[in-house]
Amino acid sequence: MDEERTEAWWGRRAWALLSAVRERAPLVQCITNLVSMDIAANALTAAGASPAMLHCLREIPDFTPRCDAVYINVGTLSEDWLPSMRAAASAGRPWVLDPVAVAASGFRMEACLQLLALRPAVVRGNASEILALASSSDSSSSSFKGVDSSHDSGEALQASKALARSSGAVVAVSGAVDFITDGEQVVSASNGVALMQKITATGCAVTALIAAFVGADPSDALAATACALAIFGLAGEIGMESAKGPASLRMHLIDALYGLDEQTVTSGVKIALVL
Ligand SMILES: Nc1ncnc2c1ncn2[C@@H]1O[C@H](COP(=O)(O)OP(=O)(O)OP(=O)(O)O)[C@@H](O)[C@H]1O
Ligand SMILES: Cc1ncsc1CCO
Ligand SMILES: [Mg+2]
Repeated sequence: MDEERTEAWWGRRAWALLSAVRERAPLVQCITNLVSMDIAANALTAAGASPAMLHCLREIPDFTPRCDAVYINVGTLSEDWLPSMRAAASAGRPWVLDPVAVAASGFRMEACLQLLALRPAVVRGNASEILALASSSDSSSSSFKGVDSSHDSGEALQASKALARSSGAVVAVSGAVDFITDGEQVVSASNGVALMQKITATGCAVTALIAAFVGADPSDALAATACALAIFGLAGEIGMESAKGPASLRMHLIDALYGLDEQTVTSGVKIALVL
Protein backbone atom coordinates (compact mmCIF):
# COMPACT_ATOMS: atom_id res chain seq x y z
CA MET A 1 0.00 0.00 0.00
CA ASP A 2 1.60 3.23 -1.11
CA GLU A 3 -0.88 5.88 -0.07
CA GLU A 4 -1.88 6.28 3.54
CA ARG A 5 -5.22 4.58 4.10
CA THR A 6 -6.86 6.88 6.65
CA GLU A 7 -10.49 6.53 7.76
CA ALA A 8 -11.32 9.35 5.31
CA TRP A 9 -9.59 7.44 2.50
CA TRP A 10 -11.68 4.38 3.31
CA GLY A 11 -14.83 6.49 3.32
CA ARG A 12 -14.10 7.70 -0.20
CA ARG A 13 -13.15 4.20 -1.31
CA ALA A 14 -16.39 2.74 0.07
CA TRP A 15 -18.43 5.35 -1.77
CA ALA A 16 -16.47 4.76 -5.00
CA LEU A 17 -17.11 1.02 -4.76
CA LEU A 18 -20.81 1.37 -3.97
CA SER A 19 -21.08 3.80 -6.89
CA ALA A 20 -19.32 1.28 -9.15
CA VAL A 21 -21.83 -1.40 -8.10
CA ARG A 22 -24.73 0.95 -8.85
CA GLU A 23 -23.28 1.96 -12.25
CA ARG A 24 -22.09 -1.44 -13.44
CA ALA A 25 -24.78 -3.59 -11.84
CA PRO A 26 -22.45 -6.61 -11.60
CA LEU A 27 -24.10 -9.92 -12.40
CA VAL A 28 -23.57 -12.19 -9.40
CA GLN A 29 -24.38 -15.89 -9.64
CA CYS A 30 -25.32 -17.17 -6.20
CA ILE A 31 -25.26 -20.85 -5.31
CA THR A 32 -26.42 -20.26 -1.80
CA ASN A 33 -28.46 -21.89 0.91
CA LEU A 34 -32.23 -22.06 0.75
CA VAL A 35 -32.64 -19.92 3.88
CA SER A 36 -30.58 -17.03 2.51
CA MET A 37 -31.79 -16.80 -1.07
CA ASP A 38 -34.36 -14.10 -0.47
CA ILE A 39 -32.32 -11.81 1.79
CA ALA A 40 -29.17 -12.24 -0.33
CA ALA A 41 -31.00 -11.45 -3.58
CA ASN A 42 -32.73 -8.46 -2.00
CA ALA A 43 -29.50 -7.10 -0.48
CA LEU A 44 -27.77 -7.40 -3.86
CA THR A 45 -30.62 -5.73 -5.71
CA ALA A 46 -30.90 -2.91 -3.15
CA ALA A 47 -27.16 -2.25 -3.49
CA GLY A 48 -27.47 -2.02 -7.30
CA ALA A 49 -26.13 -5.45 -8.28
CA SER A 50 -27.91 -8.08 -10.35
CA PRO A 51 -28.37 -11.42 -8.54
CA ALA A 52 -29.03 -14.75 -10.26
CA MET A 53 -29.77 -17.74 -8.01
CA LEU A 54 -28.87 -20.47 -10.53
CA HIS A 55 -27.47 -23.76 -9.38
CA CYS A 56 -28.21 -26.30 -12.11
CA LEU A 57 -24.99 -28.01 -13.24
CA ARG A 58 -26.10 -28.04 -16.87
CA GLU A 59 -26.51 -24.26 -16.97
CA ILE A 60 -23.08 -23.40 -15.57
CA PRO A 61 -20.99 -23.70 -18.78
CA ASP A 62 -23.29 -21.21 -20.55
CA PHE A 63 -24.08 -18.87 -17.71
CA THR A 64 -21.21 -18.61 -15.22
CA PRO A 65 -18.54 -17.26 -17.64
CA ARG A 66 -20.86 -14.30 -18.30
CA CYS A 67 -21.02 -13.36 -14.62
CA ASP A 68 -18.96 -10.65 -12.97
CA ALA A 69 -18.64 -12.71 -9.79
CA VAL A 70 -19.79 -15.97 -8.24
CA TYR A 71 -20.97 -16.51 -4.67
CA ILE A 72 -20.89 -20.01 -3.18
CA ASN A 73 -22.43 -20.78 0.23
CA VAL A 74 -22.63 -24.29 1.70
CA GLY A 75 -25.37 -23.57 4.27
CA THR A 76 -27.82 -26.16 2.93
CA LEU A 77 -25.25 -28.29 1.16
CA SER A 78 -26.36 -31.45 -0.61
CA GLU A 79 -24.54 -34.01 -2.70
CA ASP A 80 -26.49 -32.79 -5.73
CA TRP A 81 -25.29 -29.21 -5.44
CA LEU A 82 -21.61 -29.81 -4.76
CA PRO A 83 -20.69 -30.53 -8.42
CA SER A 84 -22.41 -27.26 -9.41
CA MET A 85 -20.42 -25.41 -6.77
CA ARG A 86 -17.16 -26.90 -8.01
CA ALA A 87 -18.02 -26.14 -11.65
CA ALA A 88 -19.01 -22.54 -10.91
CA ALA A 89 -15.87 -22.01 -8.83
CA SER A 90 -13.80 -23.32 -11.75
CA ALA A 91 -15.39 -21.11 -14.41
CA GLY A 92 -12.69 -18.46 -14.31
CA ARG A 93 -14.70 -15.74 -12.61
CA PRO A 94 -13.75 -14.14 -9.27
CA TRP A 95 -15.63 -15.99 -6.58
CA VAL A 96 -16.41 -15.79 -2.88
CA LEU A 97 -16.95 -18.63 -0.39
CA ASP A 98 -19.17 -18.61 2.71
CA PRO A 99 -18.32 -21.78 4.69
CA VAL A 100 -21.52 -21.88 6.77
CA ALA A 101 -21.29 -24.32 9.69
CA VAL A 102 -18.19 -25.87 8.13
CA ALA A 103 -17.62 -28.05 11.22
CA ALA A 104 -21.13 -29.57 11.03
CA SER A 105 -19.89 -32.75 9.34
CA GLY A 106 -16.93 -34.36 7.70
CA PHE A 107 -18.72 -34.11 4.35
CA ARG A 108 -19.15 -30.35 4.70
CA MET A 109 -15.57 -29.82 5.85
CA GLU A 110 -14.27 -31.88 2.93
CA ALA A 111 -16.47 -29.94 0.50
CA CYS A 112 -15.18 -26.63 1.83
CA LEU A 113 -11.56 -27.77 1.62
CA GLN A 114 -12.12 -28.88 -1.98
CA LEU A 115 -13.69 -25.52 -2.79
CA LEU A 116 -10.86 -23.68 -1.05
CA ALA A 117 -8.41 -25.43 -3.38
CA LEU A 118 -10.29 -23.80 -6.30
CA ARG A 119 -8.89 -20.43 -5.21
CA PRO A 120 -11.70 -18.17 -4.00
CA ALA A 121 -10.88 -14.46 -4.06
CA VAL A 122 -12.52 -14.10 -0.63
CA VAL A 123 -13.68 -16.36 2.21
CA ARG A 124 -16.10 -14.77 4.73
CA GLY A 125 -17.30 -16.58 7.82
CA ASN A 126 -18.06 -16.02 11.46
CA ALA A 127 -15.31 -16.67 14.01
CA SER A 128 -16.27 -20.30 14.70
CA GLU A 129 -16.31 -21.06 10.97
CA ILE A 130 -12.93 -19.45 10.27
CA LEU A 131 -11.36 -21.16 13.31
CA ALA A 132 -12.69 -24.54 12.16
CA LEU A 133 -11.64 -24.05 8.54
CA ALA A 134 -8.18 -22.87 9.52
CA SER A 135 -7.61 -25.89 11.72
CA SER A 136 -9.41 -27.84 8.95
CA SER A 137 -9.86 -31.07 10.79
CA ASP A 138 -11.88 -31.17 13.98
CA SER A 139 -15.45 -31.84 12.84
CA SER A 140 -16.48 -32.80 16.39
CA SER A 141 -15.30 -29.60 18.06
CA SER A 142 -17.06 -29.39 21.43
CA SER A 143 -17.89 -25.68 21.06
CA PHE A 144 -19.60 -26.19 17.70
CA LYS A 145 -23.25 -25.10 17.85
CA GLY A 146 -24.44 -24.76 14.27
CA VAL A 147 -24.65 -21.76 11.95
CA ASP A 148 -24.09 -19.13 14.68
CA SER A 149 -20.69 -18.25 16.09
CA SER A 150 -19.68 -19.23 19.61
CA HIS A 151 -16.51 -17.13 19.39
CA ASP A 152 -15.72 -13.41 19.08
CA SER A 153 -14.17 -12.31 15.79
CA GLY A 154 -10.92 -11.28 17.52
CA GLU A 155 -10.38 -14.88 18.64
CA ALA A 156 -10.12 -15.89 14.97
CA LEU A 157 -7.71 -13.16 13.91
CA GLN A 158 -4.58 -15.31 13.84
CA ALA A 159 -6.51 -18.19 12.25
CA SER A 160 -7.79 -15.85 9.54
CA LYS A 161 -4.24 -14.71 8.72
CA ALA A 162 -3.05 -18.32 8.56
CA LEU A 163 -5.99 -19.28 6.34
CA ALA A 164 -5.34 -16.31 4.05
CA ARG A 165 -1.71 -17.32 3.67
CA SER A 166 -2.44 -21.00 3.05
CA SER A 167 -5.34 -20.42 0.63
CA GLY A 168 -4.26 -17.23 -1.13
CA ALA A 169 -7.72 -15.75 -0.45
CA VAL A 170 -8.67 -12.61 1.40
CA VAL A 171 -10.27 -13.88 4.62
CA ALA A 172 -12.95 -11.96 6.52
CA VAL A 173 -14.21 -12.83 10.00
CA SER A 174 -17.50 -11.13 10.87
CA GLY A 175 -18.70 -10.12 14.32
CA ALA A 176 -19.05 -6.97 16.44
CA VAL A 177 -15.86 -5.95 14.65
CA ASP A 178 -15.17 -7.52 11.27
CA PHE A 179 -11.54 -8.34 10.46
CA ILE A 180 -10.33 -8.63 6.89
CA THR A 181 -6.87 -9.89 5.96
CA ASP A 182 -4.79 -10.99 3.01
CA GLY A 183 -2.37 -12.72 5.37
CA GLU A 184 -0.22 -9.61 5.79
CA GLN A 185 -2.42 -6.54 6.21
CA VAL A 186 -5.33 -6.66 8.64
CA VAL A 187 -8.17 -4.16 8.37
CA SER A 188 -11.11 -3.79 10.77
CA ALA A 189 -14.65 -2.73 9.90
CA SER A 190 -16.63 -1.66 12.97
CA ASN A 191 -20.07 -0.84 11.63
CA GLY A 192 -23.21 -2.83 12.41
CA VAL A 193 -25.58 -3.46 15.31
CA ALA A 194 -25.85 -6.56 17.50
CA LEU A 195 -29.46 -7.22 16.45
CA MET A 196 -28.19 -8.16 12.97
CA GLN A 197 -27.29 -11.52 14.53
CA LYS A 198 -31.00 -12.12 15.22
CA ILE A 199 -31.91 -11.96 11.53
CA THR A 200 -31.15 -15.27 9.89
CA ALA A 201 -28.71 -15.17 6.99
CA THR A 202 -27.41 -11.61 7.41
CA GLY A 203 -23.94 -13.15 7.19
CA CYS A 204 -24.91 -14.90 3.96
CA ALA A 205 -26.29 -11.62 2.59
CA VAL A 206 -23.13 -9.66 3.39
CA THR A 207 -21.01 -12.35 1.71
CA ALA A 208 -23.18 -11.92 -1.40
CA LEU A 209 -22.53 -8.17 -1.19
CA ILE A 210 -18.79 -8.85 -0.98
CA ALA A 211 -19.09 -10.80 -4.24
CA ALA A 212 -20.85 -7.84 -5.87
CA PHE A 213 -18.12 -5.44 -4.74
CA VAL A 214 -15.41 -7.80 -6.00
CA GLY A 215 -17.33 -8.13 -9.28
CA ALA A 216 -17.51 -4.34 -9.67
CA ASP A 217 -13.77 -3.95 -8.97
CA PRO A 218 -11.73 -7.17 -8.88
CA SER A 219 -8.42 -5.26 -8.58
CA ASP A 220 -8.36 -5.11 -4.76
CA ALA A 221 -10.34 -7.85 -3.00
CA LEU A 222 -9.24 -6.68 0.45
CA ALA A 223 -10.67 -3.20 -0.08
CA ALA A 224 -13.83 -4.55 -1.73
CA THR A 225 -14.42 -6.91 1.21
CA ALA A 226 -13.82 -4.30 3.91
CA CYS A 227 -16.04 -1.77 2.16
CA ALA A 228 -18.89 -4.24 1.59
CA LEU A 229 -18.84 -5.27 5.26
CA ALA A 230 -18.73 -1.66 6.47
CA ILE A 231 -21.51 -0.55 4.13
CA PHE A 232 -23.75 -3.46 5.12
CA GLY A 233 -23.11 -2.64 8.80
CA LEU A 234 -23.82 1.03 8.19
CA ALA A 235 -27.14 0.10 6.58
CA GLY A 236 -27.86 -1.91 9.75
CA GLU A 237 -27.09 1.12 11.94
CA ILE A 238 -29.43 3.34 9.91
CA GLY A 239 -32.08 0.62 9.79
CA MET A 240 -31.89 0.27 13.56
CA GLU A 241 -33.12 3.86 13.96
CA SER A 242 -36.55 2.72 12.68
CA ALA A 243 -36.57 -0.97 13.68
CA LYS A 244 -38.68 -2.52 16.44
CA GLY A 245 -37.06 -5.96 16.27
CA PRO A 246 -35.32 -8.37 13.88
CA ALA A 247 -38.10 -8.52 11.28
CA SER A 248 -38.39 -4.76 10.88
CA LEU A 249 -34.60 -4.37 11.03
CA ARG A 250 -34.37 -6.71 8.05
CA MET A 251 -36.73 -4.46 6.10
CA HIS A 252 -35.15 -1.17 7.22
CA LEU A 253 -31.61 -2.45 6.59
CA ILE A 254 -32.49 -3.21 2.96
CA ASP A 255 -34.17 0.19 2.60
CA ALA A 256 -31.11 1.90 4.08
CA LEU A 257 -28.76 0.02 1.74
CA TYR A 258 -30.83 1.21 -1.19
CA GLY A 259 -30.86 4.83 0.01
CA LEU A 260 -27.21 5.35 1.01
CA ASP A 261 -25.77 8.64 -0.23
CA GLU A 262 -22.22 9.99 -0.50
CA GLN A 263 -22.24 12.01 2.71
CA THR A 264 -23.64 9.11 4.76
CA VAL A 265 -21.13 6.61 3.37
CA THR A 266 -18.01 8.79 3.50
CA SER A 267 -18.69 9.91 7.07
CA GLY A 268 -20.27 6.66 8.31
CA VAL A 269 -17.98 3.78 7.40
CA LYS A 270 -15.56 2.83 10.17
CA ILE A 271 -12.63 1.03 8.56
CA ALA A 272 -9.11 1.11 9.97
CA LEU A 273 -5.78 -0.62 9.57
CA VAL A 274 -5.07 -2.96 12.50
CA LEU A 275 -1.47 -2.65 13.63
N1 LIG B 1 -22.32 -7.83 17.80
C1 LIG B 1 -22.40 -7.26 16.59
N2 LIG B 1 -22.39 -5.92 16.47
C2 LIG B 1 -22.45 -5.33 15.27
N3 LIG B 1 -22.55 -6.00 14.09
C3 LIG B 1 -22.57 -7.34 14.13
C4 LIG B 1 -22.49 -8.04 15.37
N4 LIG B 1 -22.50 -9.37 15.10
C5 LIG B 1 -22.59 -9.50 13.77
N5 LIG B 1 -22.62 -8.28 13.18
C6 LIG B 1 -22.74 -8.03 11.74
O1 LIG B 1 -23.77 -8.87 11.25
C7 LIG B 1 -23.44 -9.40 9.95
C8 LIG B 1 -23.50 -10.91 10.00
O2 LIG B 1 -22.40 -11.38 10.74
P1 LIG B 1 -22.44 -12.74 11.58
O3 LIG B 1 -21.08 -12.87 12.20
O4 LIG B 1 -23.61 -12.75 12.47
O5 LIG B 1 -22.59 -13.77 10.40
P2 LIG B 1 -23.02 -15.29 10.38
O6 LIG B 1 -22.86 -15.89 11.74
O7 LIG B 1 -22.33 -15.95 9.26
O8 LIG B 1 -24.57 -15.14 10.03
P3 LIG B 1 -25.58 -16.12 9.27
O9 LIG B 1 -25.02 -17.51 9.38
O10 LIG B 1 -26.88 -15.94 9.97
O11 LIG B 1 -25.67 -15.70 7.87
C9 LIG B 1 -22.06 -8.82 9.61
O12 LIG B 1 -22.24 -7.71 8.77
C10 LIG B 1 -21.49 -8.41 10.96
O13 LIG B 1 -20.62 -7.32 10.86
C1 LIG C 1 -30.31 -21.44 9.58
C2 LIG C 1 -29.49 -21.96 8.48
N1 LIG C 1 -29.32 -23.32 8.31
C3 LIG C 1 -28.55 -23.61 7.27
S1 LIG C 1 -27.99 -22.24 6.42
C4 LIG C 1 -28.82 -21.20 7.50
C5 LIG C 1 -28.82 -19.72 7.34
C6 LIG C 1 -27.86 -19.03 8.23
O1 LIG C 1 -26.54 -19.32 7.95
MG1 LIG D 1 -22.82 -17.58 8.28
